[in-house]
Amino acid sequence: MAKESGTDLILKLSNISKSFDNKEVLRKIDLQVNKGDFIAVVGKSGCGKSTLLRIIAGLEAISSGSVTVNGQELNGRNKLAKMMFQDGRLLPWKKVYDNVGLGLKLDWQKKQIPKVLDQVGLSERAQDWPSVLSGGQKQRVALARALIHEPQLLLLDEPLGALDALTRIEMHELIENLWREKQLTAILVTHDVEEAVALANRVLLVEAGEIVLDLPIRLPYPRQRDNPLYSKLVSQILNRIMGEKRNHVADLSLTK
Ligand SMILES: Nc1ncnc2c1ncn2[C@@H]1O[C@H](COP(=O)(O)OP(=O)(O)OP(=O)(O)O)[C@@H](O)[C@H]1O
Repeated sequence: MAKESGTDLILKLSNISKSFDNKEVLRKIDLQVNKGDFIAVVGKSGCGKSTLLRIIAGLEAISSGSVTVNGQELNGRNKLAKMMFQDGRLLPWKKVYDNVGLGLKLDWQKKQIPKVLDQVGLSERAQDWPSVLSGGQKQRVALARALIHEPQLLLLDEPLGALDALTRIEMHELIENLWREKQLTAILVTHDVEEAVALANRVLLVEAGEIVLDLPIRLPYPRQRDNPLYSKLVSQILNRIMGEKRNHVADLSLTK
């Protein structure tokens, strides 16, 4: 788990703003991410969550401010990061094995494909086409495709948004286990506050382009959904999103 000192800092956003066509969609964002953090970013549709993630991935330029990765100014793609999207982005004309191996040039990397498929529970499906997989299996392939590159930073843009509730819970367990085993740092954008509290050690709430809450979740892993604190955190974050007046972060820090 991340320490709270600056020594484990992997990512730092300092006073960043982003505008599209003169419309400011992110403003004055300061964020420090430590190695081992699992951060969930929640907020209403259009508040700027995905733009923030794309900036961290180096896929979107900032209008002002600075982004540093391990102390170095980010310039272009973030080489520590791999991103996983809601639609999985599998190539339908390539089998599972080849989707995972997409873009790999080196033999030792290709040799890791069976191991990574095993880690996501898809050893038996290596020679299947994406079209015969369930939604959850497709997202496991997408996860394997990110993990094969051994990223330090896993960026998850609403990756489970299209899955049914039970499959989502299975995927939460998988992602949490992999995060722990591989000592990843993860940033998850989600509409689902339950998912945020199930996985994250910090939940950020974005409102109209600003981080208005950075809430530590100090519940032990694996998270127990029947823990009263769990439900209380979920409903309080939801209330905050829906506009209930809560003026101080400390109001929500139930697990301190
Ligand atoms: N490439 C772009 N060009 C112009 N405007 C953009 C672009 N990308 C995002 N925006 C705008 O920036 C704002 C934030 O978009 P963003 O996708 O980051 O929000 P979000 O919180 O992820 O939304 P959702 O939850 O619906 O995915 C929106 O008003 C959106 O229309």
